[in-house]
Amino acid sequence: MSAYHPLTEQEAIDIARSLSDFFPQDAQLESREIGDGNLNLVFHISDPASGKSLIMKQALPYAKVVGESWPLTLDRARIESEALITEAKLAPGLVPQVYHYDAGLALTIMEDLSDHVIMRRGLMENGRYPKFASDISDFMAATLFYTSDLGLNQQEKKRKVGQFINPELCKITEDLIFDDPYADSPNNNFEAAIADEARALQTDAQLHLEVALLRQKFLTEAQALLHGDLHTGSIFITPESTKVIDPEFAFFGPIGFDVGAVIANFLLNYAGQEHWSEADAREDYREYLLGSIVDIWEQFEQKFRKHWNDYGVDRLANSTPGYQDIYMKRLLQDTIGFAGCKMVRRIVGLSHVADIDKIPDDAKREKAQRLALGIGKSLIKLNRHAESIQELVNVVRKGHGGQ
Ligand SMILES: Nc1ncnc2c1ncn2[C@@H]1O[C@H](COP(=O)(O)OP(=O)(O)O)[C@@H](O)[C@H]1O
Ligand SMILES: CSC[C@H]1O[C@H](OP(=O)(O)O)[C@H](O)[C@@H]1O
Repeated sequence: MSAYHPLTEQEAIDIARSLSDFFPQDAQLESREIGDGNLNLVFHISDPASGKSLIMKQALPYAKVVGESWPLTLDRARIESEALITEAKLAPGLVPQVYHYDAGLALTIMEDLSDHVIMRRGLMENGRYPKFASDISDFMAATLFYTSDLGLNQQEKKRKVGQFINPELCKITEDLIFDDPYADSPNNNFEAAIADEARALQTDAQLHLEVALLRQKFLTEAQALLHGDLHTGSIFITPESTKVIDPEFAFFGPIGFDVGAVIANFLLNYAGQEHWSEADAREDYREYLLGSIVDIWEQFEQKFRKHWNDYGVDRLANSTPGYQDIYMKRLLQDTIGFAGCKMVRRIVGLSHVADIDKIPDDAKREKAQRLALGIGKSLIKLNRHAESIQELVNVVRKGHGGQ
């Protein structure tokens, strides 16, 4: 096992050469560090002559976005590679193939997906992805059902809970999503123009109660193996293909946290559509985003129920009339609540999204931020009362004057 140190581009080439048979012996390899995320190094290694390439992702011992003052476990690289391998078995074709994992270097070597685009970028360019709702619902229904007590032997599940204990990464979520945005925290990051909204978040008692209840679920409900950070920056996409990357936040948590993450990031893009000058184009794309959200939820629910009906392992859960309907309604409610939390954190918390931050016009950016916050807060307040996904759609439409 190699001793840990952050790799240089040249060292990444040397490691790539040592992988038996991947590149031709005499290949003239090129190496580029392309990491644009908050946490890790990512090297793209290619052989222009053969057209072959791979990705090396290496954890740093701190959070890159903040610096060495925020130490972070290297074990997240193990969690990520083991989660990718688990997901590949349950949802074949929907994650990059892992070629090799080096525990000493906290390094995962995997399939290069550069022929795809990061979905956040795709949505910012108003791309449409006809297979996405089907693919992401396949991914979520399979990975979440077959790692839950409904679809996995319960002794085996408890062993897997141990495998995916991920306290430091969970702590980031507990603080950045469920705590900081509702307090006067030094981690927060918002524009002066919306300081009134940020302050209001700190004193909204109804909101605090709902967030505390959602946080409690995140802390205690080991329902299934989550991806844990399923935003549109963790999804590579083309019109024909979907690949989910970056599960370093994986742990056993509440299912709605993953489904809510996807929906929240569609809604953040929805709010970010403010930058479009032509109202017709903007509203047309917003309808596409809302329609996709409904498709994602409905297909997820239908597929999750089918896995359950066909392969459920829990006698009581399988045979008790009414149990499945109550379970699915709670999943919907959790999804809506977590989606709201994930929207709020991206406007006032430490880490933002380009869909909104990159809007160049100050007034339009402020409008988008206020819209996202308004929708986020309404979803959090709706969560325990929701009966159908249509109520989420109604909240969103109402959020910008029912246009
Ligand atoms: N398998 C891959 N194929 C191609 N590019 C990748 C791959 N994995 C990551 N990347 C690139 O590296 C960037 C950061 O990767 P990510 O896993 O999101 O890192 P972080 O955990 O630091 O957020 C992605 O936005 C993408 O551009
Ligand atoms: C200090 S980490 C902030 C933020 O970054 C992670 O996202 P990513 O690794 O995809 O860039 C995660 O969402 C964390 O909450």
